[in-house]
Amino acid sequence: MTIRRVTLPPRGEYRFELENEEKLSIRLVPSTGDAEIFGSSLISSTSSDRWYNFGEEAKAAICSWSGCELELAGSASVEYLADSLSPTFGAYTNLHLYLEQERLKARNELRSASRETLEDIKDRALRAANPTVPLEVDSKDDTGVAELLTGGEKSGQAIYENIGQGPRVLVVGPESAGKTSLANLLANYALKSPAVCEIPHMKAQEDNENKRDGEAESALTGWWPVIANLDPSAGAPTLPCTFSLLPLSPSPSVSLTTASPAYPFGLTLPTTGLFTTTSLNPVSSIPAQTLWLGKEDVRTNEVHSKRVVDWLGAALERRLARDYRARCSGVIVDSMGVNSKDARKGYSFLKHVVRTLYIDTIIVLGHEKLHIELTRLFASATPGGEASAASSASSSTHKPIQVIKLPKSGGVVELDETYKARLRSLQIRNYFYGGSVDKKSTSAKTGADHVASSLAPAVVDDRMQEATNNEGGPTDGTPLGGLPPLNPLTTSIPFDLLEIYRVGQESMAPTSALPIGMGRTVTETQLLKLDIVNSLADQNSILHNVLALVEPPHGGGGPGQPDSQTVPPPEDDAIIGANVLGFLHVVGIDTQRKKLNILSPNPTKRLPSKTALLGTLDWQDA
Ligand SMILES: Nc1ncnc2c1ncn2[C@@H]1O[C@H](COP(=O)(O)OP(=O)(O)OP(=O)(O)O)[C@@H](O)[C@H]1O
Repeated sequence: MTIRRVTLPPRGEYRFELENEEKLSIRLVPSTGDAEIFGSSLISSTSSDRWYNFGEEAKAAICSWSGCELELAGSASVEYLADSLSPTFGAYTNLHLYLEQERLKARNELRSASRETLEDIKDRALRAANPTVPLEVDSKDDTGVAELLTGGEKSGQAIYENIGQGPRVLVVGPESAGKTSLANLLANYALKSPAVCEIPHMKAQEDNENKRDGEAESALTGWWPVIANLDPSAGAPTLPCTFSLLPLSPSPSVSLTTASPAYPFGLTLPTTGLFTTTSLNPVSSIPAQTLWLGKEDVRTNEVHSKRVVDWLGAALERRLARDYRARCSGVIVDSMGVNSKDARKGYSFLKHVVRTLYIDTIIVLGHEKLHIELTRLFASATPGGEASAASSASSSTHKPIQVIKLPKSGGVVELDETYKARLRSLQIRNYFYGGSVDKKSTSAKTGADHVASSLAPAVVDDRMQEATNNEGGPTDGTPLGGLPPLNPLTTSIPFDLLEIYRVGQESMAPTSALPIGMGRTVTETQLLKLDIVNSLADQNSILHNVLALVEPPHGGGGPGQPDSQTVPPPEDDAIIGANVLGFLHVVGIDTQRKKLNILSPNPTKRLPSKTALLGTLDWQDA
């Protein structure tokens, strides 16, 4: 294999775009300078040949602050050196420095707060941890459409306290503006910060409560930010059609690497299909929170999307009340590309996100008009809006929300619909099959084959750990990102084992067609239970679809009982806000034997839940 050399000048950027089947391996030549990919440093060592492998139509850029020599093996149909200064070296780094200051302020605030105050915040958060009544949403959204009207507190606001909160950044912009890449860069820069983020008087207790695998005993440098993904389109972490929280930790000094677009924030636990408690990647050793949206566009059923944001917000507040390092490190929110439909609705969804997640900094990427409109919209608003003023234990005051305009990088690639369809399919395939350099050689085992299989899940975990630590040589057959093939299983389950729900009715009349005073409130967030046993239409609607198995409210029905057999029965709203425990693919339907043929990524004897949600994520294993 021929190896080429590229010289990156100081503050230079080497960009590449891979097409289908193309593979590229990159190595930083030792002692020639520094290099990073979306903020994640390339490691070079004279003792080991450390190559970074890219494929699966990855598009990315390697930057160098001081200049460096790169060695490249493989081909890229598009590759070039940027001829103008990348915003990474100016605006994006300045933003990081601003966030760094905010994190230091938050950390110092936590350090000077009394233990009692912090305990009080945590106690109240834990008391509000399991809301049994549907959470309150505004009676009217900004378009005048009535939303869910129920009693009770909006959970995020009940838990939120201003003390020691690090920056909460929302990245917005049109499609293909580089939002995910910027979120990645900000997270990687936070992870490799030289700051120590311990809160000494809470440390002993934290260590007991938040024991993380592989965490060293001594004080670590680096922040512990949380990435919140609110972009359910192709390329979303976990799978498309989801919202998620990815809590990151800097130990032991690793970063989010992006070998494939299937893993936009590196290899994190849920993207692998291995739902175990063991750590797969030290960056995200804490299980993520994933909520099922069931659609790739938040606008399809905005009332439902907002509701899922509420649940995500509540989960975020609970985590940040418990985890002080994450609390002062802040949150980076990646969002869906805005378009003219959002402008017509007065950015109703964005407003909801800003208020629910207590966003204090909005970054507008490459869109002047959006910047002006959002500045106007959030002029003098404070995080959480008026409700934050009521937050009782808070001693500090809120700053107004900052709306900051940043340039789009010239390297960002416009991704078309066919690319996105391939990416969606790749993500689903990788979820079930794991990473594999040779897709054709991997196929699911049947239940019978599996008895003979020697690769138990624990072994897969060890291989994963080993592989993520070492990328191997140039295109040497090492799976991208180090994710080994999983051990998927095709099996059959009775028609009535799962309770499968769909959110909202299939065809909803426009609000204008409804009688005056009647909103679509009930139908848009109502769950409809499918009748797989009797309805051919319902059977067809799940065929080739991916189902999300969610944590059953009230613990589920237990062995032999449906999950809805609890006292009290689960509310629709609690199922909508339940954490996803895993995904299944409905491969076929056997009407004679009344069985569903399902594909799961793991040879588990029992499904993690019998409560399933259906969306629009369909796939056929070609
Ligand atoms: N400087 C760069 N050089 C080369 N490729 C880049 C650069 N910045 C981003 N890209 C690539 O451009 C593509 C689009 O970027 P990204 O996903 O960050 O945009 P986005 O705004 O999040 O898109 P979407 O609206 O679809 O979510 C990605 O494949 C990304 O890896």
